[in-house]
Amino acid sequence: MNQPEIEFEHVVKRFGQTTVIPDLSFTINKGEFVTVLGSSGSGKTTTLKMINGLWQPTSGTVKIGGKELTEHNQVDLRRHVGYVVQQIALFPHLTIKQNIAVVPKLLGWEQAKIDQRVDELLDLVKLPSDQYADRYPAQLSGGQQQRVGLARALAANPDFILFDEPLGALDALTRIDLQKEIKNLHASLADKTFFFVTHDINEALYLGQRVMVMNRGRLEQFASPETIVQHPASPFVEELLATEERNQELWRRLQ
Ligand SMILES: Nc1ncnc2c1ncn2[C@@H]1O[C@H](COP(=O)(O)OP(=O)(O)OP(=O)(O)O)[C@@H](O)[C@H]1O
Repeated sequence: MNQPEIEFEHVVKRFGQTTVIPDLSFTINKGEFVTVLGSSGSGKTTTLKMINGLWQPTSGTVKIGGKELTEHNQVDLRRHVGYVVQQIALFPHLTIKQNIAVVPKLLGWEQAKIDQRVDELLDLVKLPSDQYADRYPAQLSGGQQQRVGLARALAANPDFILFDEPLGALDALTRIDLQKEIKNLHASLADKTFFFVTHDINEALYLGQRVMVMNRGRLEQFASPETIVQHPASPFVEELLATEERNQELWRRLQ
């Protein structure tokens, strides 16, 4: 049965005189993998930051797990939400193991439980503990640092994970590699909700069980990748898909 995990009800967000989100409503169910696609400035990051309480809506309601965001303890909520961003800010003076252990430590876990969890997570993101646990972030490649970021986001076993362009700075091959792993990870972690913001149309269509297309703070379409490709709901979505068709045309011409 569908169980709502993240709900927006007529959410409006203004910065000063500028309305960034005019009226946004949607529901994401527990365990869903939702990708968010849209042009620059369309309000993707603003939406994401209202989910973890970094920003409050100007009006309207955000509910997490059926409870209004304002009723949650904000510090507690943030510790129970995983957050993976493009410029992953690992603590440079802490080892990989210590970086992953930050939130469990804040939550007061016993050391033995933390050690076990770190090993398990390094295994999950394919960075063998014996080789990587005691290194410092500067001794890792960008792709490896993103893997650590992913492990850190999963550390305290959060109900949902927010991704803000996590693969944007990586080369194409590393990016495809990590896309596959994130998809597998979601499939293997029962009931974890992923909310993944990206500029990349292929990434959005490959990863998302449903894709949210945003334009100027509005939802143009929120549907499965198949529906979006077969039945684009607006000229904006058509135009977005056409950019990809132009790429394919270029390839055909070059072959
Ligand atoms: N703190 C702020 N104060 C004023 N305006 C802001 C603030 N944060 C974001 N905005 C504006 O809100 C709009 C939406 O920004 P947002 O970062 O959500 O877009 P985005 O879709 O994530 O864009 P991008 O893909 O480029 O990251 C932009 O026009 C931006 O300039």
